[in-house]
Amino acid sequence: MKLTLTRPDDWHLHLRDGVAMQAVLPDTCRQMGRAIVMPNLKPPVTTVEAAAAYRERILAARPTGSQFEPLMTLYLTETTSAEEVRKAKASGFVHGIKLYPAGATTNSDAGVRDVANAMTALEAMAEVGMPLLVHGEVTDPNVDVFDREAVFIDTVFEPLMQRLPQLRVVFEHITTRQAAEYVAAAPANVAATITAHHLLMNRNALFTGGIRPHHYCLPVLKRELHREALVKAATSGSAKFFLGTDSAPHARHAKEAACGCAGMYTANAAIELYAEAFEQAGALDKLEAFASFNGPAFYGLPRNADTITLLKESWQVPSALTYGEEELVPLRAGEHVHWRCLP
Ligand SMILES: NC(=O)N[C@@H](CC(=O)O)C(=O)O
Ligand SMILES: [Zn+2]
Ligand SMILES: [Zn+2]
Repeated sequence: MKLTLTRPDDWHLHLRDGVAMQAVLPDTCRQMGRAIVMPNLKPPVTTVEAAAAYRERILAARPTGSQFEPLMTLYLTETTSAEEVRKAKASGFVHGIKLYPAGATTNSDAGVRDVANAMTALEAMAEVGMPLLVHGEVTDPNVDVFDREAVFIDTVFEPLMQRLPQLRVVFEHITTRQAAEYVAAAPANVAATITAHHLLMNRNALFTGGIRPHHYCLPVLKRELHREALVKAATSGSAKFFLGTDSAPHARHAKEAACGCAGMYTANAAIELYAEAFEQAGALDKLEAFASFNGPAFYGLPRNADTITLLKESWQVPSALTYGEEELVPLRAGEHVHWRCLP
């Protein structure tokens, strides 16, 4: 079986920086026309100036001949000014501003403790039509880690939408039935990205035969009923849901540790993993809109003009990839993926 799709884009990607970025970037360039590049570097990308410099480093690291276009984002802090938001809009290369609740995930310490403290920037974003990209989990350590997304909807997301109903928002890497249903029922200015790993795995994958650090990411994998709700949303044909891998590389030693980092690396097999999930759901005919149409429509960008071809053919994922001086263990390392994207 062969599948030809309009070239997809990745609407949620971590490229890191320096040698790590140079190691992972070619994987994304092979498949994706564009990617929304997350700003959680050390230090975070909080200004248009920093985003411009980061963008240049990415462009310079592209493989020869690659037309890949990085779509930059800023990291929202409690001191982000309305002026910086307007500057971002005017730049033409900043496509979103990312809300990390402080402490919620990797490099989120400089994020927002209380959304009320970021209102100046948020109001300016609503005014100029700059999308807010949200890591939607509360950080209260008293809230069960599996409930943090659902609690975020009621305590942060919905109050924000009440206050700024016209704000364009992408609920990033949704993992629960509650989030899928919330986004499906929301107005057209609210959308969501869904990762391949949350479509393919439930929380049992964290403990199959022992603890599996390479299956740990945030928001953490959830129960089967949530996975099923995500599959339903992704394959529903609704334009509110689109592809965002959240491919998040961490060196092997940082994952295989007493306190391992959150994030799965999937960029090397991104579209193939999504094809598996859509095929399992009997919905391969819905893959192209999810991967290649809905994202550009939300972000007000044209669809990619060229195509990619997928073959129904198994291949073995390498047990590790090089990651600068380190090793990177991709999802399915040493195991098989059942679709293959032609080079
Ligand atoms: N998803 C993850 O588990 N990790 C991401 C951060 C994020 O997207 O929350 C990372 O930067 O490593
Ligand atoms: Zn996140
Ligand atoms: Zn992410």
